[in-house]
Amino acid sequence: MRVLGMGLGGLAVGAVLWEVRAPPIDWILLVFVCYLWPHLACLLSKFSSNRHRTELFSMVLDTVFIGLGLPLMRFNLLPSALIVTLHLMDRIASGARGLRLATLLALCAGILGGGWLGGYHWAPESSMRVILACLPLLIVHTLVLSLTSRGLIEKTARQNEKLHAMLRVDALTGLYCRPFWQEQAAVSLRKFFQSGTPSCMLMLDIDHFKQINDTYGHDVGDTVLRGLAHVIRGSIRATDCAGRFGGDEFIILLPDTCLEDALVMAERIRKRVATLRLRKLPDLQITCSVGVACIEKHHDDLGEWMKEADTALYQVKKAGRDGVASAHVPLATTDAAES
Ligand SMILES: Nc1nc2c(ncn2[C@@H]2O[C@H](COP(=O)(O)OP(=O)(O)OP(=O)(O)O)[C@@H](O)[C@H]2O)c(=O)[nH]1
Repeated sequence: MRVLGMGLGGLAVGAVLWEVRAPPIDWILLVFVCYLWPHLACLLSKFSSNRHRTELFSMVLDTVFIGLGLPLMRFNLLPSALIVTLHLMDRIASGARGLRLATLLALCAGILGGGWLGGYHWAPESSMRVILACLPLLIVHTLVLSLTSRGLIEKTARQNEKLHAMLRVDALTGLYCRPFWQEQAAVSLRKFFQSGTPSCMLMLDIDHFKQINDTYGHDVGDTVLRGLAHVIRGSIRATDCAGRFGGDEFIILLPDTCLEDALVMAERIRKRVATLRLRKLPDLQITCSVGVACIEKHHDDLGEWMKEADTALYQVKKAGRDGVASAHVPLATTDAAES
């Protein structure tokens, strides 16, 4: 941006210097500031041990050079106003902190230096030649700034999306986290009270998970959690929403599903979990308990609905685990119940 801005600015300044028949020293200054300094600043920054400080120094020097050019151009109105405005825009956009006062002081120092070099003359009128020489800077700078802003906006949007996805998903299992799951469940609850559409939830807990952790270590425990999430993902429909509520507790929302179908789904998951085997520990038997609850009119809120699923889960745990139950169908079709 410095190479481009200074380079195009040089055209505008050069047009004024040509018209005022500036002495050679002014032209030498113009070539140094507009066509050598930007590359020098790049090199300084590249080989600096503290790039941030070097860049701040170069930014202040940029401003001094701009101030220097104003008296040399006899304060020609269009290029002076354009160059100072675009320079300040760049400063603001760079977001560099603590540069406001330094920029002001550097600009004043530059104007004093320019006056000392060539004296102060006042000739603000801009000829057509000067106006034309200002156009490339005006057009290119504005377009480049717009493109840069668009790039930044797109990058921020992508990062926000990633952040939202990360906040929604449990890092270990890839299932949804509690807040997102609760949002989806609240939608199902509203639908039930608006149109009577039934929905169910399955609350699922691994049996004796603490023992698995204590016996084989947390890494094996994590593998079991991932395995269970895999089974759940492979068992539910695209419209269902499976989440991990922390620890070894999973919860699955089944929208537009009646209790009968939910019990079948719960039983299918329970059976698949029972066949889950870890490659390193093929003898490790993993089982889970599932509590099922359908939304009912007496559920005032999500908490009430979840409480019912939790109570059903507790029943299964109390009855010996590895089973499925709901408030209306205690210990339905489990192997334990069948035997
Ligand atoms: N490996 C692993 N363990 C976890 C994680 N989060 C919680 N735990 C452990 O999960 C265990 C939860 O055990 P509980 O649900 O309280 O009890 P349980 O042994 O499953 O017993 P029941 O549920 O009654 O069958 C605790 O030992 C926690 O330390 C995790 O992210 N990874």
